[in-house]
Amino acid sequence: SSLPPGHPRIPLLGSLFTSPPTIASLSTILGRLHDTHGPVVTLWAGSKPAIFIARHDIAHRTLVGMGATFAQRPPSLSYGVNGYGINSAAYGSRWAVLRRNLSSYLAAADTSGPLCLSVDRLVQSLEVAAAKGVDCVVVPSDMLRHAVFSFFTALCFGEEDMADDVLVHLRGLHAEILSLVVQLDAFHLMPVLLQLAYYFPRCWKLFSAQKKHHAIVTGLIRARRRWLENVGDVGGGAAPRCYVDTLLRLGLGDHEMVSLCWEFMNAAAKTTTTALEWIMARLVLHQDIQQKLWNDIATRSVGNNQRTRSDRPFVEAVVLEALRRHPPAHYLLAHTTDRDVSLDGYMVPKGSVVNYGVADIGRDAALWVEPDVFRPERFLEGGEGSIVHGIASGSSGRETMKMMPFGAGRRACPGAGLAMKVLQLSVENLVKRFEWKPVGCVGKKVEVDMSERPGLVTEMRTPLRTRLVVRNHYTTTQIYRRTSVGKTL
Ligand code: HEM
Repeated sequence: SSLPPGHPRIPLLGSLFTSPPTIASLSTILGRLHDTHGPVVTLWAGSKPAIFIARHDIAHRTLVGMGATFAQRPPSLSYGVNGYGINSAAYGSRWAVLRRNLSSYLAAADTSGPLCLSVDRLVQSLEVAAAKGVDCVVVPSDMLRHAVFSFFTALCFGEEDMADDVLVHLRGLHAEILSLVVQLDAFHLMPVLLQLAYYFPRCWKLFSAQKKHHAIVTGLIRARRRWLENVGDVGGGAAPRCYVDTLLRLGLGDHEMVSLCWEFMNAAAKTTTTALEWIMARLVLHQDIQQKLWNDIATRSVGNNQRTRSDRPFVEAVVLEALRRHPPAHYLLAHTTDRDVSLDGYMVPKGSVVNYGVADIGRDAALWVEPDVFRPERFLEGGEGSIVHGIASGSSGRETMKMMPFGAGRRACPGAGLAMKVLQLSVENLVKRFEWKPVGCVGKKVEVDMSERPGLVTEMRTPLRTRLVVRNHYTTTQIYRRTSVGKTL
């Protein structure tokens, strides 16, 4: 059998030869290919085929049904900050040890303290910004970003009170490094020639930013090691209190630990902040949904058990609907196979890049009624998404894979559970504290620019602007104590 149909290629350059090669151009080309040829198509990265799958049942069959075969990652040429991460590790024993380490740390970690602290600070900074803003108008993006980043910093390095300048410096370095790497490289779609041409002029800047990042992170790791020595716990008798504690126990080298900390922060912070901004934008746009959420929160916090609808809190349905409609990652990280696989009459050759259209699957009109409409009720009892949980693990059925914002199968995001908790708790508390009002209205119609800026993470093209009206029912400390999600953290 032959390769799935696809785009013509130029020898050595492949089929993505726009300059600079961007994810926006990838999405446009893939959109056209899927329209013409169906859900499985081929692009070329130099001389290597890259197969893109945009249908949930085929995604399920490959990622879950043939889990081990499709859990491989293509070998990476990148030895930078990402060189020793879990995501770039070959599917094998090193990957298994590191992934188990992260998953068990996340499962056991006491996240409620640092999470409450960062939500508390976020609420306070929004209150200050609203008080200063003309007519209480704020652009919350940077405050959301800072709060989420500081929460994950606390989980990673064990420093709940990291000095603001260190935090800002670290955030800045993350942003700088990300702006210098070629995004298509993460999908293994850059032929070597293009990579060289693209990286050569910026390699010095990249090297210098990575060196600064290395220095700051090794400093934090050393501080943590000293702290453990002082409390006499170098051997690891007590439960680890942060991700770095677990890395020190594994006896890893400096480069490995820095790389794993980079991955932890990088994989967690931007995705989660982006999801949070999309959710809040939706709540501004749909005032009726925000009101319904507020009612649900109020009913639940007074302990009313006489519920007539699903036991799933409405906030969870809101988060799931936002992840379906606006998944931060429109594609997975690149997968590959360890053997030739025959798929619906086509051949997926061993070693080819394989990836999945996450956004296409979540917006598939064959799976979802009016997929473009934002309707959290789909995830309540009896709704078309009621059995979907956002995370499709190895044993889950095809139906639960009607969306896959966190991937699926063996490489599925190990931080999905934590991300869901962070999102739910943050949204719940932001709505408890403020009414999120629109700034622009045309007639009676609320206007919020919901267009996308394609990238490794698809953010809002125009950062959200909103008018924040403080609700006077709760003080900030009451907020967490009474939250329904908070209790489970
Ligand atoms: C809304 C937030 C998040 C989204 C949408 C998200 C999404 C994803 C996606 C799509 C993948 C690729 C799966 C694949 O290639 O098959 C992934 C992988 C990964 N994510 Fe997340 N993620 C989020 C939060 C987090 C958090 C909080 C952490 C850690 C604390 C994390 C750590 C990772 C790691 C380590 C991998 C690589 C897994 C592997 O290769 O085995 N992510 N994530």
